[in-house]
Amino acid sequence: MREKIRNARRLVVKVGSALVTNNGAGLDHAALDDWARQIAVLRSNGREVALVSSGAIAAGMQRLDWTKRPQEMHKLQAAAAVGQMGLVEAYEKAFSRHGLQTAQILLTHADLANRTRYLNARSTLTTLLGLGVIPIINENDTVVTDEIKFGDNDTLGALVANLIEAETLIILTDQNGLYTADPRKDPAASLIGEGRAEDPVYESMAGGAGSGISKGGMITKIKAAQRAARSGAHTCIASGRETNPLLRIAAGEPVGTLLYASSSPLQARKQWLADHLQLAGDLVIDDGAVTALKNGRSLLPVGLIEVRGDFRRGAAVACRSITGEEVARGLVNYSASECRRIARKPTSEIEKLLGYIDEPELIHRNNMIGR
Ligand SMILES: Nc1ncnc2c1ncn2[C@@H]1O[C@H](COP(=O)(O)OP(=O)(O)O)[C@@H](O)[C@H]1O
Ligand SMILES: N[C@@H](CCC(=O)OP(=O)(O)O)C(=O)O
Repeated sequence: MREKIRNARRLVVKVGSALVTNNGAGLDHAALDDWARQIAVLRSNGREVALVSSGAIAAGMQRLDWTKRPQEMHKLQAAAAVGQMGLVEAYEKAFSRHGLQTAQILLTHADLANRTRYLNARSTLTTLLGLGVIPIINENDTVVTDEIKFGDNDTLGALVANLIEAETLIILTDQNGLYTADPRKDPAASLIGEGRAEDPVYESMAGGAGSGISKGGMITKIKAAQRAARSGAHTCIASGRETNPLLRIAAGEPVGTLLYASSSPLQARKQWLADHLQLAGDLVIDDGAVTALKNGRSLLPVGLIEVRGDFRRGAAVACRSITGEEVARGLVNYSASECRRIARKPTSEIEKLLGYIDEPELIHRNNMIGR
């Protein structure tokens, strides 16, 4: 199974508060520098990496001179806002030593549940990765509090893996991986090498958080691995304090616990599309576009003849031939009124007609399933 990780082209790395902050004593700059160095090596080997990092609250507490984590949500949110500055500043410095640019992305779960926002986040992230920039992702703690309460950055890691169709999610924490029981409480607990992410046995082994600064514990990591597996990504849970954990995991070495997925991201995505699509409208397309779609290509505006229904960017629509046969269905990149304005036009004219361009395709082939 480990060779699957060796072949992963796109990876999401999640580092938890327990590591980033060295148990609450401000940011562990040496650790951040070390992950940046490893990620730079991965990038130079042609891997694309997005980094989900916790630690804003702990960094903020230090900047504000607070020695005890406050109970009040608004104080935690304020600390996160202050600390996020220090966090991204530290990553920017660490990555710039390797000639890499960074970008700050703050997301909420609700953003990713909304189709339009999901597509927007997806195109921003994939564009950044294409530009060779390292996205540094955290929750937007100013507008939501669930993640602060439950320490759910693990879930955010899985959502990001789904968003960018990563093949692998690496969760670095302060333990060597998943043990048969919480090793802080049970010294006889043994490390799990690998297993199927969906296997229910792992949930019963996972306990809560180990340190005062962290919240989620192992259970949120197992749930994240299950979620990642549903979108076709394998999850590796390992210690961030090992030597070169990221390089060794990415090389397929047996480090930490591998919870593997049974399908690839593309298969999983198409399955999700097949199970969930509720159609919001129809795109009637010409014969050339019908042939292109049957050959597994994306739908371009030039092949669009007529738009039926009223829908937003990100809605599910059917693509029909002029005789009414449904050829494919998928998530459309433009609203119904925008589709009407760019119908029959070459992609090069989208910007002139709309004043901006979201994507060159009306429906990308990865967001489409044939009938
Ligand atoms: N079965 C288990 N195997 C390993 N660690 C576990 C297990 N159950 C609970 N834990 C605890 O989970 C902690 C890691 O989660 P957490 O403290 O939330 O870290 P992070 O900030 O990295 O998300 C460990 O320090 C450990 O005490
Ligand atoms: N988003 C917040 C908290 C998230 C959190 O606790 O996550 P984690 O430590 O990974 O379980 C922060 O950056 O401090």
